[in-house]
Amino acid sequence: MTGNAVKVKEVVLRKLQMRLKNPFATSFETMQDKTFCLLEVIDENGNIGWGESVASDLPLYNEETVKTNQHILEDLLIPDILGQTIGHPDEISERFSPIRRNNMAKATIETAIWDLFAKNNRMPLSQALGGKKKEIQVGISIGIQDTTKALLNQIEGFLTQGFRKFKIKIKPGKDVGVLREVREVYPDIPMMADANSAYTLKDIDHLKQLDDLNLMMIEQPLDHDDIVDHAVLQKEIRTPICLDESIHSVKDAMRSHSLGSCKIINIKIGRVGGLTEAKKINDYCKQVGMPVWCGGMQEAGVGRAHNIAVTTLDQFTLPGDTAPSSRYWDEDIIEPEVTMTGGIIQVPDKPGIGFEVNREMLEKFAVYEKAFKL
Ligand SMILES: O=C(O)CCC(=O)C1=CC=C[C@@H](O)[C@@H]1C(=O)O
Ligand SMILES: [Mg+2]
Repeated sequence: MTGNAVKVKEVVLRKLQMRLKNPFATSFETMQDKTFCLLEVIDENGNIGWGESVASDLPLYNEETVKTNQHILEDLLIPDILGQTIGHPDEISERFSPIRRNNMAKATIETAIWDLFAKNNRMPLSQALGGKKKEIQVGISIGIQDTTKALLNQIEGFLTQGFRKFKIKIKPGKDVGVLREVREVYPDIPMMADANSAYTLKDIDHLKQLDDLNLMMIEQPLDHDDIVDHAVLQKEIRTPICLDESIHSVKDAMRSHSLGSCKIINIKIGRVGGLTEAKKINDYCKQVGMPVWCGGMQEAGVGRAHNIAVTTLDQFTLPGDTAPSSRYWDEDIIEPEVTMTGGIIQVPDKPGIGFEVNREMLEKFAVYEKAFKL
């Protein structure tokens, strides 16, 4: 849609530090404290758009960090949009394209501009994006546990809360055996595994054993930057491969589809550089009949709100990782917090992201703040 243009008058970059309720373990790290960039973009009408970066302290998921975000935002992207009139948020990704990658930094501004644009045009962000859903289905991502009993306890609790998909983190030594035990106890739950690149093609025979476990998919079993070996693996296993780390753009989605590297794509707004690119991947995957879903990055409320909005697009047919705020936070930075009933989150109908940022929480969690004015 077209609509009222956005003229950027002021930008405030904050870094927030928040403690997760419980440590979250994957094949590559255990996270307890999260530092991230939060961007406030103010336009000439006094409207405010919010964007949250999903980059973390160390470049373990991808190459970006909080510090590289700060550099790219402060030295390149903020000066580039300050004072500019932006006709439509779709212009932003084009505008930033000379800068290679740094997708999470780019998405921080891009998502804030989308929020601002939707607010300026008095419509929910989901609607501005073209999303139609009024509610979304929600899954849960469960980190690697010390024991299978602990994992089973977690699943039991999350099952009671109504989650619609159970994503279980795996790594060598904590994979087929653990998932088999879970399947014995829960023969029917919608279950998938996420390996975060912990395997190689040498593990084909081992990974083939997953085919007996009726998994919805295995996420990113091989290298973070690979789509060739994944195509080899997908020919050998029946379990659908879902790509996460390897997909940075709609072009990556096209190449992966034509090579047969995956049957499903996990879209993370930050990883693909923003909502415009996420929409393009949605549209392409719809054309070729490939299901997509929204992955999580342990977001605070602003990122969570953007995830809810993107999930309303029509090819997001599988439940995502967007759990309620209480999954990770004792106190979130938005009001109201994201809540869920029976595995369903209601899509807000207020303008923009549909949640207010709680300034008291910003004070509490901010470890850095810098304003950029005209
Ligand atoms: O936000 C959530 O609940 C999902 C968390 C999650 O599974 C991930 C977050 C960040 C990096 C990875 O560990 C992982 C993923 O790869 O999807
Ligand atoms: Mg993943």
